[in-house]
Amino acid sequence: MHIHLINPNTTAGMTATIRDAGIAIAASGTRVTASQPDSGPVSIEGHFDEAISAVGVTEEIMRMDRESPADAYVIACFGDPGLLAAREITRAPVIGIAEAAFHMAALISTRFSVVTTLGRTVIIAEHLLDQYGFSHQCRRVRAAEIPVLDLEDDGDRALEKIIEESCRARDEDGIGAIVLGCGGMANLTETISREVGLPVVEGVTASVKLAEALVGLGLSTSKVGDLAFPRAKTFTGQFSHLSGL
Ligand SMILES: NC(=O)NC1=NC(=O)NC1=O
Repeated sequence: MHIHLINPNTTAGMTATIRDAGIAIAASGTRVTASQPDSGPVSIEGHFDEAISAVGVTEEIMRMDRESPADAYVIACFGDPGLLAAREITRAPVIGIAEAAFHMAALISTRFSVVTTLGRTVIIAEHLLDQYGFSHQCRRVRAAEIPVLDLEDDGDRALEKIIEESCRARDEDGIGAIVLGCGGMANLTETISREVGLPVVEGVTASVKLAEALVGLGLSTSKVGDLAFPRAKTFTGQFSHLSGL
C-alpha cells in the first residue's frame, strides 16, 4: 500500500523528518512518500497560518490523486489543518496527526498531557481535543515555548525544552502518557520516552499505523453525507482552476 504524508508547512527539511519517521514505522509492504505545498507558511504557529495552510493541503491531495493516487493521506501538522475539507475531496482515508495521537494515547492511558511548541498554539490543540471528544482524558496541553522551526534549526535546545516540559507534565499532571504536539517532533519519540520514563505518542507514526489499519480493513472515506465530493460550482480569481470539479 501507498501512504502519502503531507507537511502543511513549506519547509522541506521538516518534510524530510516527517517522511523518515513514517518510513521507519511503516510495515514492510507499505510505501511512504511525503510532500509539502509550494505556497504557504514556512511554519504553522497559529490560526492564520492554519487557515492559509489548509488550502495547500487540499491542493496537494488533489495533485496526488491526479498524478499518483495514495491509498491514504496523512496531514502532518498538529492542528490537522483542512482535515474535513481533505476528506471531502478524496475517497482515500485522510488522517490528522492530532486526531491519531489522541486516539492512540487514549488506548494506553486514562490520562495524558500534550506537549506542543508555542503557547499561542495550545488553544488549537484544546479545540481539537473538544472536537474529537478527548477533553476528559487530556489533563493539560503544555507548550515547550519553542518556535516550530527551532526543531530544525536548533534541535538540541528544542529537545531539551520539550523534555523539561514533559518531565513537568509527568510530575504534576497525574498522567500515564505524553502526546507530542508537532509534526516536527516525529523523530524525537524514543529519546523523550527514555528521558521522561513515560510512553510517548507521536502523531505522524500513529497516523501511519492507523492508515495501514484502515486500508487493511478496506475502509475509505464515506461519500455519503457531508464528506461527499463538493458540489460543482464556479470558483473565481486564484481558485478559478477549481471550477466544476
Ligand atoms: N503546534 C504546532 O507546532 N503545529 C505545527 N506547526 C507546524 O508547522 N507543524 C506542526 O505540526
